[in-house]
Amino acid sequence: MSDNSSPIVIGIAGGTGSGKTTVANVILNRVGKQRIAYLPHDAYYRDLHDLPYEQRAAINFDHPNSLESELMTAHILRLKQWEAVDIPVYDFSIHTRTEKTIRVEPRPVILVEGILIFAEPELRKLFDVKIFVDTDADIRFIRRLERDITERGRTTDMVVNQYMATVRPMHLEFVEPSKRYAHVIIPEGGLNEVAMDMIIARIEALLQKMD
Ligand SMILES: Nc1ncnc2c1ncn2[C@@H]1O[C@H](COP(=O)(O)OP(=O)(O)O)[C@@H](O)[C@H]1O
Ligand SMILES: Nc1ccn([C@@H]2O[C@H](COP(=O)(O)O)[C@@H](O)[C@H]2O)c(=O)n1
Repeated sequence: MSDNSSPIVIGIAGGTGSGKTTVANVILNRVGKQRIAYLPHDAYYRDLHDLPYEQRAAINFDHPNSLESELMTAHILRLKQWEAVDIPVYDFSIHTRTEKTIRVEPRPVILVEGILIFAEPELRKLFDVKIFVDTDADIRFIRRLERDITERGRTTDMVVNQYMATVRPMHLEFVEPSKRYAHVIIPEGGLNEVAMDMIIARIEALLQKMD
């Protein structure tokens, strides 16, 4: 838990395509980007540039071990000490990190997003507010199919095969059970105005306690 002088840490989890980024964007816009340090867990997929493309493509990216969560944990702890961090930049089309990093400055709110952030005990214990975006699997799959083809350089076959081989089983094993750790479960994600109003009010109240 944060004390009155350290930033508030908010986690947004939920399955692939559930609407996590949409919820994060509502918070960023309504609370104000200038008050938020934003960390997507996706940025912390392990650097696999030493492996050939075919081997990288075969990795189970829905297992907790595919992410360098220990680096994210270290970054959150530094942001809580009001220190800036340089986060990796990941390229989904080639399944590895780029050589670039992005500087994230410390802010009163640290906003963390990812499918597995509540499945990792070391990460989970850092959150003051835990939000789980709950969306039916069929809707999530359709969204993912569209997104992976338009934004992540995938074919329909690649998306379907990956979904059946790893995305779905890992969702059932790790993501769905992590819902039990959430303070709030939001159906409809960022378009659920009632839930978003309540979350924003909570964040504003926590920020006022810091002033
Ligand atoms: N409540 C919603 N209703 C309809 N479409 C939505 C909703 N929430 C998100 N989307 C759309 O679904 C897609 C995936 O949403 P996104 O927030 O990127 O999910 P995630 O970050 O969980 O993978 C995006 O195209 C987004 O615009
Ligand atoms: N090289 C990679 C790395 C990750 N993925 C998939 O990303 C999904 C998580 O991101 P969301 O934005 O959908 O939450 C996860 O389900 C991984 O399968 C990938 O396809 N390739």
